[in-house]
Amino acid sequence: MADAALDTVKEATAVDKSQVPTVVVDDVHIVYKVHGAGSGKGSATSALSRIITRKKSPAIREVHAVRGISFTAYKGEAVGLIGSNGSGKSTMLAAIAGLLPTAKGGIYTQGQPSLLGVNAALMNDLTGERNVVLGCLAMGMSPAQVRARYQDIVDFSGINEKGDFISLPMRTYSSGMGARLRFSIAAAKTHDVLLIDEALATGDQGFQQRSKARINELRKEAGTVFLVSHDNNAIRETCERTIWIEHGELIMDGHTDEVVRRYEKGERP
Ligand SMILES: Nc1ncnc2c1ncn2[C@@H]1O[C@H](COP(=O)(O)OP(=O)(O)OP(=O)(O)O)[C@@H](O)[C@H]1O
Repeated sequence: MADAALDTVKEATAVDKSQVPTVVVDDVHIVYKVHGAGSGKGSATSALSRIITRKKSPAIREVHAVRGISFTAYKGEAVGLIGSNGSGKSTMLAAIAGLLPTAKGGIYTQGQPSLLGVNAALMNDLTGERNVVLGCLAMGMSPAQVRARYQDIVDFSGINEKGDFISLPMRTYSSGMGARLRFSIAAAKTHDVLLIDEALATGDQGFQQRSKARINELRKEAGTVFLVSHDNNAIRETCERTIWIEHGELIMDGHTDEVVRRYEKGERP
């Protein structure tokens, strides 16, 4: 082979050593099993006959939410996930967080990814204050670190802007206030991989600005951030790379401007 051609091949196959992979998603399939969704008869004899014949219960329906998605994310990247309702974005995030098993394929991550979404586990009956402390301890902070960060977290959340709400149980918070507190707790720590599900959509203008700035800081601290959102401007401002998913399949993975432009026009590659 001529030297020039050899060089071209080397260039094309060279691995950029400055890029450290943090999340590798390899041909992942995720299937939800929905119990009680079929039209099978629920009588004892039909159940017994199913056990004996080892037939699958007709009452279980399967939803194939993610169908063979593959991509690699690197340190320092902020990756947007876009797609229409029910396309599989939240499912993909939950799987990266290790909360859902894959039916096929594998997900490999560096460190423990943290999912920061509407379902993040805070205790509704406890006060905001207790939730801040417990949330921080659960993320591995020491009591001294929690004490040091506590006021910053409360100030960042803006929960106390309109009165002393932090000492009230979380069940008295509006959904936006709850989401802000969750984001503030999770964002207090540097994460290897931070997964954000629509967090920026809630909260007012001021909070959205603060959270965008914090996401950028987290990226600089060398973590990887994934953001699921229907707010294309938030994706544009926060992520340089975007993955477009439809019907559980990857439609496009590339530079945010190009992917969002095509998504908005419904122009599949
Ligand atoms: N717990 C569940 N049990 C069964 N099916 C589910 C469950 N959660 C999601 N699904 C299904 O999986 C598919 C993908 O849902 P998912 O929530 O991941 O979509 P999404 O892209 O995040 O949607 P949205 O933009 O509306 O939040 C949908 O068909 C949905 O009905």
